[in-house]
Amino acid sequence: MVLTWAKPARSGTKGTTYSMEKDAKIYIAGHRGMVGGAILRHLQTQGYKNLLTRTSKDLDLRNQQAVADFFDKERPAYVFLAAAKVGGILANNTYRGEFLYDNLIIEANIIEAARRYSTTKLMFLGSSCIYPKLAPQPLKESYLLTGPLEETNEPYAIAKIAGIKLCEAYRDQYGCNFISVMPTNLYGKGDNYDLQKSHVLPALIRKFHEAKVKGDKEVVIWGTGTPKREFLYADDLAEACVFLMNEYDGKELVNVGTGEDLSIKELAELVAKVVGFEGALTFDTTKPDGTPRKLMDVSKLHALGWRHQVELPEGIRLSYEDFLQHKDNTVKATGVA
Ligand SMILES: NC(=O)C1=CN([C@@H]2O[C@H](COP(=O)(O)OP(=O)(O)OC[C@H]3O[C@@H](n4cnc5c(N)ncnc54)[C@H](OP(=O)(O)O)[C@@H]3O)[C@@H](O)[C@H]2O)C=CC1
Ligand SMILES: C[C@H]1O[C@H](OP(=O)(O)OP(=O)(O)OC[C@H]2O[C@@H](n3cnc4c(=O)[nH]c(N)nc43)[C@H](O)[C@@H]2O)[C@@H](O)[C@@H](O)C1=O
Repeated sequence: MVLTWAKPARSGTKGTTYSMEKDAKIYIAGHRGMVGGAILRHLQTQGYKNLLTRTSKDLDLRNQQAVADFFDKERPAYVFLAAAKVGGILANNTYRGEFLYDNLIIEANIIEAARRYSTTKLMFLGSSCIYPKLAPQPLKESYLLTGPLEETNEPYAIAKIAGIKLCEAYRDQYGCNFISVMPTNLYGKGDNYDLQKSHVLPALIRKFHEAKVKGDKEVVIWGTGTPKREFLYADDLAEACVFLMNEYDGKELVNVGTGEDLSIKELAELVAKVVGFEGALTFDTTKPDGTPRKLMDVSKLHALGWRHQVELPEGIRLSYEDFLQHKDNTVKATGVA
């Protein structure tokens, strides 16, 4: 396989950075998911020709031997690790064992196979929940492991921290160019609209849409509405991932977000406006709030040369359009009427 010397690295261990060749074999793990799907689409539009995908049915990434055999046969040069057990606050808190086990074993199997079968570069996707619950804001990359985690998603966060540390340790011990990026809360095309398992933004789109159609007078929002969250459109994240894969070779993780946040109440008002729901919002305070705030410090990402493009109102509009187009499939897939 040919490695091309690209532009001088802005950050890296060897003083150089590798750009992905347009015909290089690139494996997108989790390509049917919201993020993997967005990465696949972005790579296609950028002219990458040799894209490798497998569904979980064809390749269960929890199976170490199957993952090793796949890497042995296919020898991908680049890997985007976007396969994971993913969900909102309730799913994280309910399926604690699965969120820890599945995520640990998926990332360990892929990272080890990438090392063993000489993958040139791998990107691991973590999450902003790796930072301590009460860390100072905005969250700098250096705040990792400086305090206790938020309880509802501690198992998922521990698995994600293990993935980061595996990339770092493999870089130290074996010289692997494995990088980690930490996306903030995401939303966009192909999101999960199952009200028990989804994140807040797709849940609100669905709740407001269904209330509008049924003529309901109110919609119930979980928690107090006071926690603050930052949201990045998944297509923007995909662009950032491809950018960082081509430009960044550092050991330290990189935050990916917008650097702007709002309260859940403000978010609910915004989604209600886009969807056209005019009733009242009520707050179910028996449901958990989770972390009070997790605003990303994106100065490192901005210094590298990338900034988000899709602002929240526009992203919600695009997501609602996608929901309307696919809602019949979504209802079937999630089993929620
Ligand atoms: N959504 C968000 O708000 C955020 C997501 N992230 C991270 O981004 C990444 C992608 O998340 P997102 O796209 O939202 O998640 P999705 O749930 O939309 O997609 C996850 C994908 O992982 C695959 N997968 C899960 N388990 C297995 C398995 N055992 N074997 C093979 N494939 C498996 C699924 O494949 P299949 O469809 O074939 O079953 C699915 O397509 C994850 O690492 C997540 O932690 C980080 C921050 C926020
Ligand atoms: C990306 C990130 O996502 C998860 O963390 P989270 O940000 O807390 O997740 P969330 O989107 O589910 O909730 C955000 C806030 O919104 C409130 N909220 C209101 N009403 C609904 C509602 O209807 N559904 C949901 N899910 N939340 C609601 C909810 O109570 C909370 O205060 C991690 O577990 C982990 O997976 C992770 O890394």
